[in-house]
Amino acid sequence: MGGGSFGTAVANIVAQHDREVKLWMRSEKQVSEILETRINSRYLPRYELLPNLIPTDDLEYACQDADIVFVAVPSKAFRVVMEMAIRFIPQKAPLISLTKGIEHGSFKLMSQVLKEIAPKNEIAVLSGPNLAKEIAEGQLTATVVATYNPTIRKIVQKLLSTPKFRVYGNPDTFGVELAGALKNIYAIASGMAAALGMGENTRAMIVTRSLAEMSQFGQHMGANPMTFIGLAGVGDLIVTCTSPLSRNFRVGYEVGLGHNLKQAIKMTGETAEGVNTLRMVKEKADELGITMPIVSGLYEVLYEGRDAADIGALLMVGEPAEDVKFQLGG
Ligand SMILES: NC(=O)C1=CN([C@@H]2O[C@H](COP(=O)(O)OP(=O)(O)OC[C@H]3O[C@@H](n4cnc5c(N)ncnc54)[C@H](O)[C@@H]3O)[C@@H](O)[C@H]2O)C=CC1
Ligand SMILES: O=C(CO)COP(=O)(O)O
Repeated sequence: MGGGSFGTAVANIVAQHDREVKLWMRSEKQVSEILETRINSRYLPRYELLPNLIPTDDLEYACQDADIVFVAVPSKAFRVVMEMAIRFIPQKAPLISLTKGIEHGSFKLMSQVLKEIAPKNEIAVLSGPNLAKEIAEGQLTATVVATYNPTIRKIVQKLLSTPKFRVYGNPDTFGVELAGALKNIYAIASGMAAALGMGENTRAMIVTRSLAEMSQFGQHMGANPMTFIGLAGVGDLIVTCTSPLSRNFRVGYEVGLGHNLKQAIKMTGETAEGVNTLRMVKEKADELGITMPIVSGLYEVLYEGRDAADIGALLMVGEPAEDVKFQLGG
């Protein structure tokens, strides 16, 4: 479900196992283009899609015989699309969310949205350092499938594993999914730091303090802090905080160059989940009294007109603090 870059990349990985894969997308034009050229030119212009990958804009046709459903619709449209789709999806089909965002208003992660919409289906998430454009280039890539259910973990591992794509398992669904959503915020901050010409010391400080901040928030919310040192945490943080292929990084970069947020989003032209996630996490942290200096500083820059150049300096103030504060088993 979802014909953007990640939905297309994952559909083509499954297709490598000689399964019939249907890729649902809303644009009829894009469906015709793929049928004709085997290319999704808007999102992955050099990635040839296998013949057993069938694009369609017909929800019923896409869902009715599904053995498993992967959902890569951006978080802002996720619930609406899945509410329409669910009547066609068999109850036996596990639903796997690939979406790294938080629902506005409810602070629900996408697997929690799925649980409400489809209480009888098994649900899992997939998250990790997975830039779709690098997957399309054939770069070696690893990801994490997370669900408490080991059978579903194995099914997804088998279905997605290829010589170029390795799938690890984790029972901490909430931690893996929350890490994937949170890292987008810090990718924006890192993009900004890059545009401002900040040195490697500064950028390493931002990434490392980001990891501390997101893992402490995660632990507070009920995630296993160890999850944050895995691929879905530190792995995804590294890739999105350093690669210009990350849309969140690029939004931050454009803001760092002096564009306002609206212009930066327009220039990026694709989904950058971190922009909305930042607002929701800031609200939640304030509500719960959790100190998150990078979230607060970035919020001031993106939404309150503070100068982007202050983003590094904001980390240099405050009481002397401890470096590592993981509280295992606590
Ligand atoms: N692109 C990447 O490298 C990765 C993306 N993700 C996550 O996957 C999710 C989807 O992202 P991308 O595929 O990158 O997005 P994208 O920006 O490449 O494309 C978005 C897709 O969603 C569709 N869409 C938007 N609103 C819709 C609606 N109301 N109904 C139906 N379709 C709608 C668009 O038509 C487009 O096909 C995001 O949550 C993102 O964080 C996760 C890992 C990697
Ligand atoms: O999540 C991603 C890579 O793991 C993609 O990041 P962006 O959404 O910032 O492009």
